[in-house]
Amino acid sequence: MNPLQVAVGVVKNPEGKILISLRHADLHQGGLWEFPGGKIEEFETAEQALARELKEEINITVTTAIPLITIKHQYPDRLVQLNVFLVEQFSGEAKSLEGQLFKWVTPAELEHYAFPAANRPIITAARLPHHYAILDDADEALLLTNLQEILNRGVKLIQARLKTLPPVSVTKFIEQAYPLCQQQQAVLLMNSAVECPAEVDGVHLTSNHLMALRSSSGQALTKRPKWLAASCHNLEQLLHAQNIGVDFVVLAPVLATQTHPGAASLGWEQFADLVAKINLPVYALGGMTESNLTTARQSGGQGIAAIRAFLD
Ligand SMILES: Nc1nc2c([nH]c(=O)n2[C@@H]2O[C@H](COP(=O)(O)OP(=O)(O)OP(=O)(O)O)[C@@H](O)[C@H]2O)c(=O)[nH]1
Ligand SMILES: [Mg+2]
Repeated sequence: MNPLQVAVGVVKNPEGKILISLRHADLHQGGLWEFPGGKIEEFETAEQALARELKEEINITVTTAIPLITIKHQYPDRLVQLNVFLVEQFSGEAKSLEGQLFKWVTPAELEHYAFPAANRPIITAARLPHHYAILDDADEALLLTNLQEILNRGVKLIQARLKTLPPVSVTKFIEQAYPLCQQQQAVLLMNSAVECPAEVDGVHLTSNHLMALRSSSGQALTKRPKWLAASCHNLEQLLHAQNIGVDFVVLAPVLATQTHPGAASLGWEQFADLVAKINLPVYALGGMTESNLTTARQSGGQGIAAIRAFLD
């Protein structure tokens, strides 16, 4: 059966707050909070439907809408495809035109509202930035300098991938690094291959560790970290990540990289095909520079992940 096609807007104002509205009790998934939007009519593109629905429902005129995430979800009574856009440029003042209650909330506050089941990955995508920096220990002496540089550039999501550092040095580094990240409201994840007793914001699973985990309630994952991410290279790993409740993934290698020059890369077409098959925010990794961000997002990705791009 073909899914019901829906256009949905994550409308963000200049203060970074997001508009949510309460679905009328008598509607499908009624009484829950939603992002404004509605069904795509015949002969309409998703962008046209989004512009029409936001005007009809909340009086907002869309200037620019960028794809955020696409969700396919089976409710007991219907299959929906939510084509979600991030709308940061718009005109007009939000007004309830259909009598529904609406609110502007911070991305972190989204957690406190009850949304339809399909919306979980939308909320994650709305909270996540478009850049994911991977801090590696190729040059141990530069670790703290590199972290400072990444933070100075405004990156808010960082993975410490300290695979060769001895455990005592990892602990010592994290004791310095984590407060710096917190000061800048940056989220710090630890690669699962790194032994580190220090508490950070979450874990980034290697693809091997990902595949070894059975489920988010399984024995292997007794205490779920605040953020759980994973590295994936193919559809099997992506689907497993989704099934065990990972928050977001990186998919690699999208382009040829300096570190693995001969390795086969996915290319943007395959990246887009794979992203379309899962309901998770996906960062493109492998040969990324800032100039690839637009393509990554147009291909359905959350953004770009890189080791070097934020240091050059
Ligand atoms: N607008 C919107 N719809 C969502 C969200 N999450 C979600 O599962 N849906 C589902 O998407 C479908 C279409 O949404 P809708 O009811 O807004 O459609 P519409 O504005 O065209 O409504 P209408 O039928 O009253 O004209 C519904 O089945 C709804 O449950 C969301 O965050 N926003
Ligand atoms: Mg609607």
